[in-house]
Amino acid sequence: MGRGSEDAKQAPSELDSSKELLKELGAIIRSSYDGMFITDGDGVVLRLNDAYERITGIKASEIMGKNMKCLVEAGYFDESVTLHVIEKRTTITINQTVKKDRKILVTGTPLFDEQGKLFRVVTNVRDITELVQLQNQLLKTKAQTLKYKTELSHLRAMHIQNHEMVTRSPKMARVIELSMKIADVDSNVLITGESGTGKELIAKLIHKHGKTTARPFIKINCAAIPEQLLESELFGYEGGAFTGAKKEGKPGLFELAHNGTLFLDEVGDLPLLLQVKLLRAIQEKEIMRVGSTRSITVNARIIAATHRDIAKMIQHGTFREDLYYRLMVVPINLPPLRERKEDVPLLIMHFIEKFNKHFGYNKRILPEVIDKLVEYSWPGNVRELENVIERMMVTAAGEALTADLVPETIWNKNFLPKKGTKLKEAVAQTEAYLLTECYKEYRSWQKVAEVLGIDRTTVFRKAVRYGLEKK
Ligand SMILES: Nc1ncnc2c1ncn2[C@@H]1O[C@H](COP(=O)(O)OP(=O)(O)OP(=O)(O)O)[C@@H](O)[C@H]1O
Repeated sequence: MGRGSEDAKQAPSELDSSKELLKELGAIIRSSYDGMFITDGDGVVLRLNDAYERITGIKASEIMGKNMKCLVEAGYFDESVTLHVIEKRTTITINQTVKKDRKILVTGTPLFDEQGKLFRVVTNVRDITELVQLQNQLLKTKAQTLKYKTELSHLRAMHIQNHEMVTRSPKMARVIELSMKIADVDSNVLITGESGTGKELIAKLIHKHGKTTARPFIKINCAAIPEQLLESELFGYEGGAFTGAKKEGKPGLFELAHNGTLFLDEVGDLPLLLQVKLLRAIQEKEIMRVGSTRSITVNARIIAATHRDIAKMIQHGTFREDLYYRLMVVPINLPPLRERKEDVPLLIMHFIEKFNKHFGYNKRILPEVIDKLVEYSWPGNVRELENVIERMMVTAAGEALTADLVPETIWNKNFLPKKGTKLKEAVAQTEAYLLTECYKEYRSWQKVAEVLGIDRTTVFRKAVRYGLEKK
């Protein structure tokens, strides 16, 4: 009896707190900035807030108590997330467009009772029109930035073509663009390509457009210096390190290139012993002068170049694989001139202008001569072309560079000196012809020397004399 009256006393307060809770919930739903929309388990609309009306433009009075299926059929919605949730019994999010152009993000969540029966679907609606607009704007801006970047690097490349490197070849344009891109970082670069293709020019370009441009650009031709001297040239020596050494010692090129660029030309010709030392210098950023036990810190960007097939040299054990990977962080390959014939006329005009200025001439070339020069395969690449143009210009009697000035080796596959040529000149022409033809086949002066049965230094000297190799 006493207990019954206690229950009766408690009942109104539980009811009160439930009422209080309901009021609170109603206030929360009403005040939500996101739209809220609630149906029962069959999709009958029970409740929606002001934000929902604002976002969708649909009034509560139009849809209250109606089933979502009927509302879709009546054209209020083209798709109903509530119906998807009822079907799939899981939370679902979709994007919708309302009021013609308002983008909304709609998320429906199922609520289950204790028996697992679906009894409510709560839908949250967020107006994301501004967000989508911002996202589109961002995408547009990104695309525009990319376009400007591409245009800028193209313009830079064009500027370089006009001022330093002459080319209209797409392959070379890509090489120049890559060189510009990597100019600012200090990664090592390995430039490969046949002799005379412009490897040194590219190395200078990278240096010139990089952060170290005011710093030294030090070049060493690993093939041109005798092996015994190469080590002291590269790493320097202490006073009295060997007979003939300067008393005060001498810094090596590595030291001189500190904070700048060290250009190792013909790196494929570096003896194995020096490859080890070079690897150590690159890895540890330290060198030791010949005859010294003291380490010196050096910080130089290495740009190496070679016309040799280093991968083959690694197979034959004449080039260290670890050094190769240290050098070719950025590999750049220059195509031979015969693979970019479109550059030949441009280069011809460039060199004619250069030598006209240099010699104070006013010479010009006939179009049919340009055609003939384009046909030729240029085994010595741009350097050979430059030498041929110079030779034609200095030997031309008048102002026109005519067909008879084109060297016989270019005209004629079965070359023979012309009748009446002085013997000395005929010998020179024959030598130049043999060297050119042989080099075209083997692409190595060492091999040419073997095939022609003379020593390497003689071949090299003759190649320089005939403009097939640089001095
Ligand atoms: N695209 C170019 N425009 C103008 N001049 C060029 C171009 N390419 C090469 N040259 C000129 O051709 C000559 C040879 O170029 P460079 O010395 O850079 O070639 P290389 O590949 O380093 O040769 P090697 O392998 O024999 O050392 C140079 O006089 C250079 O100025």
